[in-house]
Amino acid sequence: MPPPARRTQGRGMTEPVLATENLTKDYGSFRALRALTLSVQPGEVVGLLGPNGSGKSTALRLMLGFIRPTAGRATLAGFDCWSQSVEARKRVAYLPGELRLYETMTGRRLVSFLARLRGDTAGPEVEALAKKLDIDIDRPLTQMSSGMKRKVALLAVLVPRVPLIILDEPTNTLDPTMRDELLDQLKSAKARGQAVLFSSHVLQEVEAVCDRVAVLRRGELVHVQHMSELREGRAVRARLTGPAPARGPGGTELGPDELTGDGRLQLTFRGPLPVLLEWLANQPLTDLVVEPQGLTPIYKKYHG
Ligand SMILES: Nc1ncnc2c1ncn2[C@@H]1O[C@H](COP(=O)(O)OP(=O)(O)OP(=O)(O)O)[C@@H](O)[C@H]1O
Repeated sequence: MPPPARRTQGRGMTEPVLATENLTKDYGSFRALRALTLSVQPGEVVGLLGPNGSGKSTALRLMLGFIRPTAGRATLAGFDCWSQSVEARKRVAYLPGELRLYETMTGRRLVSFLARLRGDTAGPEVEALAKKLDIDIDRPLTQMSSGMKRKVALLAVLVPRVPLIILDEPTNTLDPTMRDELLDQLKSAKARGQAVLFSSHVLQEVEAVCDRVAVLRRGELVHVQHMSELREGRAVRARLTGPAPARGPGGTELGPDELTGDGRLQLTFRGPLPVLLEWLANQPLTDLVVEPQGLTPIYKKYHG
């Protein structure tokens, strides 16, 4: 088993599990990824967001050493993902977007085969996890539905205690119960100190589980968001029947973006809830939604 992430001498700071520096990939004359600089710390869950073709899979494939960077580099636990790919790959478990499994094996054999490739053995946790994911791992993969195969692949990724788990759109094709189970498993991995990097199109699941989110647009990193900052905020949407309020909650100015002419109000509030509630109680409301501030406005800013 690879050693846990080393501590940087003297400073008490932990070295990143994964670090990319100006990571760039061209396919012919097309630049699919442009100078990506991003790091992931042990125990951190990072989401990679972006529409189809924004470069998410390219970034992940570079980190796994499957393709060679045109410029820049990625390191995993200090090992270069391309030139030291054997060492780097021992420290990562990967769920690809499109599965290519060894169809003649049973789920159990596949999991132990993948563990052996890593110089590891699959322990008793396989049984417990198979039960949670509701799969019969003694069935040959050929006899499984595509959702079941996906779950076997997830099992293979969640069993090894590697420093980093990379998943390319992991909840794709999972039913809602299994999606929640997977998100719980990612939280458990984080609690064990494993880092997780996953790509997704589903903002809610990224909000639910990530510490940080990186937004890609046409191969470029355009925004990095710490989710803790968002969790402090509340999005307020309301409809008013009477005159518009002169000021917002806590006496703040209300701008034209917050108060539209047709009596609709939308604002983000950061502060004690009683202040918001007292202010709302004094408004001529006909409709009201208060919810945690999510990623949607941020995502829409770049991909509206
Ligand atoms: N092998 C390849 N040869 C040429 N172009 C490629 C290759 N792989 C990817 N691309 C292009 O690079 C860009 C980024 O693709 P990538 O698969 O990284 O996007 P993505 O964000 O993962 O998309 P999706 O959400 O659809 O999976 C796209 O324009 C794609 O067409």
